[in-house]
Amino acid sequence: MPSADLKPRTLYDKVFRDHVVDERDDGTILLYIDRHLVHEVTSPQAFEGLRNAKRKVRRPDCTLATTDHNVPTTPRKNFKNVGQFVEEADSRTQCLTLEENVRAYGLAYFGLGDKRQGIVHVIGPEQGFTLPGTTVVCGDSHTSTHGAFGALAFGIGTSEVEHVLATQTLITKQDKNMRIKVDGALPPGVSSKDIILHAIGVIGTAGGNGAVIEFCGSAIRGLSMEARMSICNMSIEAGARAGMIAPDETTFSYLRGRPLAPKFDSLEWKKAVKYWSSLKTDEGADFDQDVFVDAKEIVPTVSWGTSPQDVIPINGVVPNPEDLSTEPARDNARRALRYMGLAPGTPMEDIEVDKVFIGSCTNSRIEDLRAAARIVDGKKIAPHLKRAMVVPGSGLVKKQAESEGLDKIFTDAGFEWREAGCSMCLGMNPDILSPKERCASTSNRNFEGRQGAGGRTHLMSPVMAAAAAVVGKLTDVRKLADENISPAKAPPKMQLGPEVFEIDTDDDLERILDLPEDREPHVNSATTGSSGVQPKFTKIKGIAAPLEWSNVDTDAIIPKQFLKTIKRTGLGTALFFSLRFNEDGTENPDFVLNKEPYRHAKMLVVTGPNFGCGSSREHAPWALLDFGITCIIAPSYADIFFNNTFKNGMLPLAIPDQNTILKIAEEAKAGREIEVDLPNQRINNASGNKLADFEVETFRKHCLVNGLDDIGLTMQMEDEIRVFEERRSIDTPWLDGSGYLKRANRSGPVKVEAAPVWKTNRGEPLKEPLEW
Ligand SMILES: CC(C)[C@H](C(=O)O)[C@@H](O)C(=O)O
Ligand code: SF4
Repeated sequence: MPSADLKPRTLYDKVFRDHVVDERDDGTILLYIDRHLVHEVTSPQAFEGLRNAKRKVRRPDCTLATTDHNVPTTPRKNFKNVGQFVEEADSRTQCLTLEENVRAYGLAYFGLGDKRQGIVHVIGPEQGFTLPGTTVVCGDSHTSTHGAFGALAFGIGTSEVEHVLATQTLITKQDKNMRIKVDGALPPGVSSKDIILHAIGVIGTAGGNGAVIEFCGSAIRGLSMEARMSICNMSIEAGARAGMIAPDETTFSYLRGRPLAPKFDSLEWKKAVKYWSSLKTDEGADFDQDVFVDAKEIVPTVSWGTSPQDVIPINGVVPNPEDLSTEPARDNARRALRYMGLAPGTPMEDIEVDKVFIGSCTNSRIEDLRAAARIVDGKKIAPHLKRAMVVPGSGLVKKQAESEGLDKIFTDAGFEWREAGCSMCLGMNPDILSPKERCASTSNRNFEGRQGAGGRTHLMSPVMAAAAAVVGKLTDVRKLADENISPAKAPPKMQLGPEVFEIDTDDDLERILDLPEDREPHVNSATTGSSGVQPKFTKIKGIAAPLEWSNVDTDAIIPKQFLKTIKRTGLGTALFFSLRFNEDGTENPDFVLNKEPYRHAKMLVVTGPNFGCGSSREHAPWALLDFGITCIIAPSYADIFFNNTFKNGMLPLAIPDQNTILKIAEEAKAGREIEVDLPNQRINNASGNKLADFEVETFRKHCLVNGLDDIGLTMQMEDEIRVFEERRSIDTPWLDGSGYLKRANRSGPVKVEAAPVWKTNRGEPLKEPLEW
């Protein structure tokens, strides 16, 4: 509950401070997590770690799981079980592993046979699992979506998933405050997707690094909940830890009647609304960064390159790299245009597309589908299109759309109408682009190879993707439509038909727990959990590979096809896969890691900022580690990647000074060894002479140098966590899992032996208790 602190506070400050379980002198915080969403890709290794350490899930009633990334989007009429239905072996294993884990740990789960199954960031809000003022995490970068409710929601890596499963807390720090204010009326044809694409174009993909963005202003207030979700969803593409919007009447009205929200008009509901209403930034609160956007100046926006910051109004032309001010920026843009097969100066509206994808956690909700359907209604997709698909975000969205006849509008126009899942957003299932195919996509990432190796993605809003499907080229939707296209308009009060909420029945409960029995366990006992072996990090000396790029994304560090593993090990060959290997499997001799002496590099020196941006996949540090790289030196990092490396005993060093990083890169380019001395916080050249000093957080250094297991450390805080939970049950009783969340746990947690309280991350017991 809000404290009586007199200093004006931001929305983020309030939600963050309300979840502090404990705080160390250096600002390291143990943060309580109210809501944990789980999916099949980033959880297998976390459950395995839990199992290896004989730990249980602390709060099954605050945990909700679904399967979304790997699932086929083909008809499920004949669905019997995952074992039969998912054809691709690794995808199947990952889905089955999740089923085994939810069963073993007694977690609520929406599997493929459940009409509530869907993309994790669609189902959370839909069920009322996401609530204002909560902390929400998931092993997925687009957890930022849930910030639309005034929740503090952010993506975490697999080690942190394990940490939350075991302790319901995370070790973290408070971030900076950033405000993006969007005032004014949005012109027709401009939607919330255009707002966020435009904003990322303004601040860049590293613009929000180290900050939580609050979106505010009259244009944001005027948006529906679903439109707000699209904005917060992509705050991760702006480099921010999270995006937030203060809850208001639109939020409360959306939550009415949702199965896991407090019962409408009950005493609990009234108490909740009172608390939720206090969640707004106080007059005079300080923001570290302030950005202003004039809504009336936003035009339908599309991406032209391979980063979400490469955006341009649809009536613009492909930019000329030579107009950019620095050589690294010119180089990045040249590379992006080569990949995209585009020439500078080409009008965006002249660009022909091969495929259209309407879906993803950004734009697959009912309003998105309604808006797109209004554009295609009565029309046909362009004859040359190879494929146009609509993939609803959840089974319930699909059902609602069908009840409104939207499926018919789409199929009459020539679209495929699919089942719910992530689908072509990243193509972990069979829905992918072929090399050089160009796609108009409502998803959120246009990284190289994101939708299929060699595939070319243009990001845009649902109405723009619908217009591209009809015309066969990138198209200004305003030319196609009348005043009816106002995707930004506030919605009717209740956004989904009431029948979709009537799902909290015993039958549903049976289905949650009724998982197929006829299969072998897929848990690979040979792998190590985070509680397993990690060497201590003190000093290393070795060859450093230079990489003169900016915004190196985790899709580039390890492409999606390697995320299907349920292990942490053996990913070294997958590292920078599409850059290291040609299509025929031969090595690309030009890539640095294929050259001597860099084949044996122990470090990476990256000259551009924002290394590790994009997805939360911990597979990225696992791949680096398996290759032999334990230290990265770069000007800056994306937050989740930065965290993930520490959890694996690796050291990411931030050297923001450009001259210093170039000096270090010179050593790397000359093939000379570099020494990183963590205890003394120094980078030396091969002869031991200082190249630079570096900063590192005290707590993280302490853990690395001593090889500590931070779950073990947190478990020493049992009393503090329990006291926090007791207070939470009194102050915000609606946060203790209700409905099927509570009952899903009836099988109880797995029987485990008493957990060893302290150990090093080598698994050795410690003799003395450690200070947390
Ligand atoms: C698989 C998961 C780790 C990843 C993410 O974190 O974003 C995925 O959802 C993505 O969009 O790339
Ligand atoms: S970004 Fe795409 S792959 Fe990632 S969660 Fe959203 S829909 Fe799924």
